[in-house]
Amino acid sequence: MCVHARRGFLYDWGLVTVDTTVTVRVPAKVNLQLAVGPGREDGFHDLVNVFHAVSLFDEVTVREAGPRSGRPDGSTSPDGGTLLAGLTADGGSASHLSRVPLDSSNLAAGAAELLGRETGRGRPVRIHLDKNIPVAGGMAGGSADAAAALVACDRLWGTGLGRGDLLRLAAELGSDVAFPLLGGTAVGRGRGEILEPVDSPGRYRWVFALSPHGLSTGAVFAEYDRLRPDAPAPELSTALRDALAAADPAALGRALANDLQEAALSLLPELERTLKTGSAAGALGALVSGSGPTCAFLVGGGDEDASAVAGREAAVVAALEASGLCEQIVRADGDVPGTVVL
Ligand SMILES: C[C@](O)(CO)[C@H](O)COP(=O)(O)OP(=O)(O)OC[C@H]1O[C@@H](n2ccc(N)nc2=O)[C@H](O)[C@@H]1O
Ligand SMILES: Nc1ncnc2c1ncn2[C@@H]1O[C@H](COP(=O)(O)OP(=O)(O)OP(=O)(O)O)[C@@H](O)[C@H]1O
Repeated sequence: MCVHARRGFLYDWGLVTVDTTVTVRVPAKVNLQLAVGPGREDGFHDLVNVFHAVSLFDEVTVREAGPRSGRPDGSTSPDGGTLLAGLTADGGSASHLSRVPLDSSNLAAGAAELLGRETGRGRPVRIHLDKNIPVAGGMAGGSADAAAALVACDRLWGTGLGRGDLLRLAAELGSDVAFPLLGGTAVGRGRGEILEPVDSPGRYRWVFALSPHGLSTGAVFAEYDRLRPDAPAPELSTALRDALAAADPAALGRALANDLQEAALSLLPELERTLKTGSAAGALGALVSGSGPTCAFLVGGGDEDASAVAGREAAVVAALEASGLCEQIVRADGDVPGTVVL
């Protein structure tokens, strides 16, 4: 977690110095293993979800927007109104940005509302998103922004919640929201929110192929149910766990697995060509990230020679560029830490 706090005087009646602007940097994720069990009664699926945080970051800035009318201290009642005074976004491509909602349906706004409601100490805020994580790309961009907004508002409002409370609120907001608070590499169970760090001493190099299209997470899970009506209970892959513990990139490449991949390919068949292109160019492993459509290629890591990794990376990037299938190609390292206040 990286949080950036600027200090200043709080409005004209106060002499107390407080943070009036806080920026939090938050990473994207790729799923090294996504094992999906049968559908549950609540509409979710039990998962074994190995999250891996990568160096592709959004930055979320929250600013005090002034006191709420009628409450001199600017605080909000637990059931009271919206705290969102404005939301802006920039960064990334225009087509990605156009899919980011700028109203209270934004997950970052939802996080601010939830924290304000839970603590009774919320104040109106303006939120700015600097987006580099692909939107609706299976890299948990909206969830990352929600996690960052929780941390930023906690700092801005001085609510001082501990990690346990933040993780609990994150899990209420979505299945992927808790992980960016931790970062690193962790296995998520339940619907993905019950987290346990995984022993992973290695550092890996990744290439991501971004699609011009988005995929709805719910639609991909529904397609999974259609294709796999008898899904077994999910289990952690021992091959993956051993590869991570040994920091063995070739073994990790072979162990990458995503049960949602077949469903994502069924909804967006061109992804198969993207995966084959990167694999044929020498990637150690290739898979759809989460619910897609971003495709992830492992190009090296561990104690491999840096020039060998760079050569593989260049070959994969060149092949993907030549294919004309991708909107954008980005390179990143993993794992990296979770949210940081800048
Ligand atoms: C595919 C992953 O990105 C892998 O990390 C996550 O499981 C999805 O996490 P998310 O985007 O935070 O998803 P949520 O906002 O919690 O749920 C969106 C929708 O995805 C489906 N969903 C999500 C998580 C889960 N364990 N089972 C599900 O069936 C449900 O239809 C749900 O209505
Ligand atoms: N802060 C946000 N950033 C991006 N999208 C958001 C945000 N808040 C709400 N959304 C909505 O959520 C949808 C999914 O966006 P998101 O980028 O989180 O998808 P994703 O990366 O596929 O998610 P996941 O990997 O967690 O399934 C978007 O299409 C958009 O309408």
